[in-house]
Amino acid sequence: MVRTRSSQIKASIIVPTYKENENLRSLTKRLFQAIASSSYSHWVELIVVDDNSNDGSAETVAELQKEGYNVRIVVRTTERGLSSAVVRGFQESQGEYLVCMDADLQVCQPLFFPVFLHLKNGVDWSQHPPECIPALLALLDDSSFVQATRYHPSSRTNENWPLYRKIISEGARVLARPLTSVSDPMSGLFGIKKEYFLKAKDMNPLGFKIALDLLVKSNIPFRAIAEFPFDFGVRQEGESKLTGKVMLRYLEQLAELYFWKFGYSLILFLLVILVLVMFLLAKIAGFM
Ligand SMILES: Nc1nc2c(ncn2[C@@H]2O[C@H](COP(=O)(O)OP(=O)(O)O[C@H]3O[C@H](CO)[C@@H](O)[C@H](O)[C@@H]3O)[C@@H](O)[C@H]2O)c(=O)[nH]1
Ligand SMILES: [Mg+2]
Repeated sequence: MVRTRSSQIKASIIVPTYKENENLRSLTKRLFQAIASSSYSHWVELIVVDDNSNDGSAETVAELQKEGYNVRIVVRTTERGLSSAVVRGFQESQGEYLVCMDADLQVCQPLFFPVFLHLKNGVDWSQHPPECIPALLALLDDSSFVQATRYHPSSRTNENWPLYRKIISEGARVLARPLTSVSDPMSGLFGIKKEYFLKAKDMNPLGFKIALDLLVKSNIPFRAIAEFPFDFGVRQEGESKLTGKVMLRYLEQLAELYFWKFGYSLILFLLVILVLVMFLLAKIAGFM
């Protein structure tokens, strides 16, 4: 187990949580075990940002602290939401490298680095494995943003991930295409250098897609972005919080980002083109 020298934190791992108590112990142990053998062994802190789950998460973190893990929990009682929780964690962080990761331990398999597989029931699908964090941190040495992607030719998605989730994910990705050329801005596993987080202007963290917000608003040059292939599994314990409301929030977020990036004139121009195309189609179809 790793005892971190908290005065010298280099990387902060931020985990937003809502009712994830059953995953916290395993997540913390696996993370610190993974970094123990890396060059970051004494320089990592784990910050859990919990939205008042009241499920024993705070107690679990207190126990883990007693055991010597450099983990702390921020419990929010007046705010709710994945993205704003991540922003809060970033604000609380001491590290120069910031990583965001889900608590439910999804599969991640770095391409150019040793592959770590957590074997469960003999199947080589684990979840966002903390084992890939050292590789992700290593990529941040030479990049300003590292995005874990499910859409690299070498990435795989677990066959148990429901078809409707695949369709939603693909649709969400297409809609974000004009905003960023990153292949999977939807992924909840990414790293950013703190200086770029601090540069991000007008952050309005709605819903789930905090990486997309940061990619658009921090003005990171494309060449400073690295992609990190990973295999996407199903969650280990508990339930997904991706609801219809979260999807609506995403559309709201997209509208805000489109306006932010392109301004009203381009949106107006596209609307005019759309009306013209519809007019033309109606004419061809003989309605006019
Ligand atoms: N603090 C806080 N945390 C939250 C909230 N809602 C969800 N979380 C936490 O955010 C993480 C992701 O939530 P899931 O419920 O596991 O989401 P998902 O459906 O698996 O979607 C995730 O994976 C997608 C694909 O990579 C991502 O697109 C999405 O952003 C998210 O990371 C989990 O650690 C969960 O506890 C909230 O309102 N508040
Ligand atoms: Mg999940």
